Amino acid sequence: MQNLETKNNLQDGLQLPLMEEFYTIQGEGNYTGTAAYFIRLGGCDVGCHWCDVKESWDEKLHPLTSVETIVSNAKQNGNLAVITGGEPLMWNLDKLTSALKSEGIQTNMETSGAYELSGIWDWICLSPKKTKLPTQSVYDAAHELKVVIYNHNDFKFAEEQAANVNDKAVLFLQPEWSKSEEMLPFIIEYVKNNPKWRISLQTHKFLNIP
Ligand SMILES: C[S@@+](CC[C@H](N)C(=O)[O-])C[C@H]1O[C@@H](n2cnc3c(N)ncnc32)[C@H](O)[C@@H]1O
Ligand SMILES: Nc1nc2[nH]cc(C(=O)O)c2c(=O)[nH]1
Ligand code: SF4
Ligand SMILES: [Mg+2]
Repeated sequence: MQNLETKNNLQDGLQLPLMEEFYTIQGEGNYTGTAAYFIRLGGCDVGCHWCDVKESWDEKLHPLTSVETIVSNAKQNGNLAVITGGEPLMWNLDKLTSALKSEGIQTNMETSGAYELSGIWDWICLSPKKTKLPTQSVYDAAHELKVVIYNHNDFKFAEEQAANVNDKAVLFLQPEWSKSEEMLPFIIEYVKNNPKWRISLQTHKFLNIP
């Protein structure tokens, strides 16, 4: 069982379950091609059957790490951090993001939006999931909506989500990796017929980088 101090530190966002950190190129969405330091937090209960980081789901497997340590690592690697997971909004991200920003590091996040928003963000990429829909706080704050297309029903889901998000958000359709070959022709036609959408590919997987 967690002791009281650990529980309080988590609640206050002074420590976070850290799965991995790596300096790479943002592969997806609006910032594709941009150097970014990825901070992947453990823990997710959204349960996407096609999730490409299932090892992140069990928060207990990932050591609680102080914000101080995470930020001092980030400082040595460029000027843009992407907080991802797992589902990062399971945690209080106020301390992490304010510490990153006070070091002059841009704060971007990848989230399903399934939990209330915390943190101070330069860019929020919302990738909503049917199994646990986003909270209003994240629909309102999202800069980017990135819907994963696994099958034909997902186009309808994408339109429903676009109607919920604020109207400044940039809209992306991203093929689920294992279905890319099958679904891309339909995604291409869809975007040609509905040009408010753009295509996002997981380019890091083609580049063979993390
Ligand atoms: C692993 S998730 C972590 C952040 C957060 N839990 C979320 O889902 O947005 C990062 C991004 O990868 C996408 N993703 C995960 N598995 C994928 C797959 N098999 N194919 C395409 N995109 C995938 C998610 O939709 C999300 O946009
Ligand atoms: N290069 C690279 N770009 C990414 N964009 C979103 C990712 C994620 O897993 O959140 C990701 C990732 O894991 N690697
Ligand atoms: S919400 Fe994100 S981390 Fe969680 S299962 Fe879905 S894709 Fe994976
Ligand atoms: Mg990934």
